[in-house]
Amino acid sequence: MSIWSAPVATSPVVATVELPGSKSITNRAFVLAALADGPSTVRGALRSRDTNLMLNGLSELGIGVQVDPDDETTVAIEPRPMHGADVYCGLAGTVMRFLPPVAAFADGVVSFDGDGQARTRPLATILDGLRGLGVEIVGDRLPFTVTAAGAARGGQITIDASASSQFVSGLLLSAARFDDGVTIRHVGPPVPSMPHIDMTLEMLGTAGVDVERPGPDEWLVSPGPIRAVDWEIEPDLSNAAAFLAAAAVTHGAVTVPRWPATTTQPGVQIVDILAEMGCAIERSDGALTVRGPEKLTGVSIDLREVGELTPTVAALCALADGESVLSGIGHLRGHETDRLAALSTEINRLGGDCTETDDGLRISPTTMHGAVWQSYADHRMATAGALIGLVVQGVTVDDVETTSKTLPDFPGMWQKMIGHV
Ligand SMILES: O=C(O)C1=C[C@@H](OP(=O)(O)O)[C@@H](O)[C@H](O)C1
Ligand SMILES: C=C(OP(=O)(O)O)C(=O)O
Repeated sequence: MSIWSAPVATSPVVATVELPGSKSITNRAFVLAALADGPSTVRGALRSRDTNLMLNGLSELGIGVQVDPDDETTVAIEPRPMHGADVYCGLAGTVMRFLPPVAAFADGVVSFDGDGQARTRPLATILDGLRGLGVEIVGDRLPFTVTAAGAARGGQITIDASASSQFVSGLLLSAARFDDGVTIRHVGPPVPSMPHIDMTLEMLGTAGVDVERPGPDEWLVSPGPIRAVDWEIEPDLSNAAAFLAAAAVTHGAVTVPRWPATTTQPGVQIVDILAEMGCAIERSDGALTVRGPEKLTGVSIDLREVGELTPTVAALCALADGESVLSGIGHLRGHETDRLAALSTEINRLGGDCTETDDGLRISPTTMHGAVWQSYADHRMATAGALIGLVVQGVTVDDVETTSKTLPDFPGMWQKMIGHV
């Protein structure tokens, strides 16, 4: 682990930044390809820790995984009978929640484990859900085992998915393979990150799996094949957020090429948030450009649908004029780290004024100063520290390497963006 001196922008950041593929779309495509009725190719895949862990997990289970030797973002996946395996989840929510239902179709014992911090992330909801579908599971969080014999019964379950939308997405991705299909009913406080469930539904539709919605919190999948698809992955818009925010805080202009015309990625909401904070937005030739104002304004927003953006948005708010209130994000206490505690501790360490509320953060403007910004093994905490460090002298980011969870070379991309290469 190293200490990284966040580069300071000595002039407005003006740059074009190419983003690698979406983590969420890539890992869904890998899972659907592994369960499909024939071989698939995934192009433009994100190759980072979370997506490599997914490929390793599938390969350990027996799935054929072939990376194009000339282009590591092109991955061929061939479904094969699955067997017992050790699956390492790292700190990836998508791996620890999308692969246990896949393991229900292996023949043998599948053992799951992950990083120390991963052992505290919520999992019992999906493991109990799988038990209700006839799958044998020992454990309620990492480490745990799934014991299966190549097939699983399925049926109807009621779960409380208020801690993570990934419980619903994980069950839905494999649902069509269960003998009786799967019906999921959510009962409890609202499910966060609903657009991520819409992403799952859209990708299932592309793979020929229809999901009925008898009610807003109910999903019904009949048994049937998952079709092989050649997937093209969009750039990751949640990762784009930190780079676009660099324009916002430096009165600069950052362009992201290949910005999708329509998307299921909730990260797209960064565009409206930046506009509300005073940025100008332009689209041309398939690219999106954000121009920062003289001074950002504070905002009051409910981020329940797009909690992923919170670290970036909180860093923007710490640098804005006026108070900001971020709400609807109590579930971030179970993300890579307790993000509400981590953000308030680190913003305050730099002289900011951030307090935790029941379901979010309240941030008031102050003059901030340099200090060591801790990352807590959280990729988005590290990029938030870099963002503040662009305009506050003397910020160093501890463990910037943790950004490799979803970006293969964040420090290099960041330096290049501000012209320090
Ligand atoms: O399904 C997905 O790809 C994701 C869903 C969301 O999880 P939560 O619903 O747990 O917030 C999001 O925060 C995460 O980064 C990715
Ligand atoms: C919450 C996140 O990740 P995960 O997929 O590990 O839940 C995230 O990337 O912000």
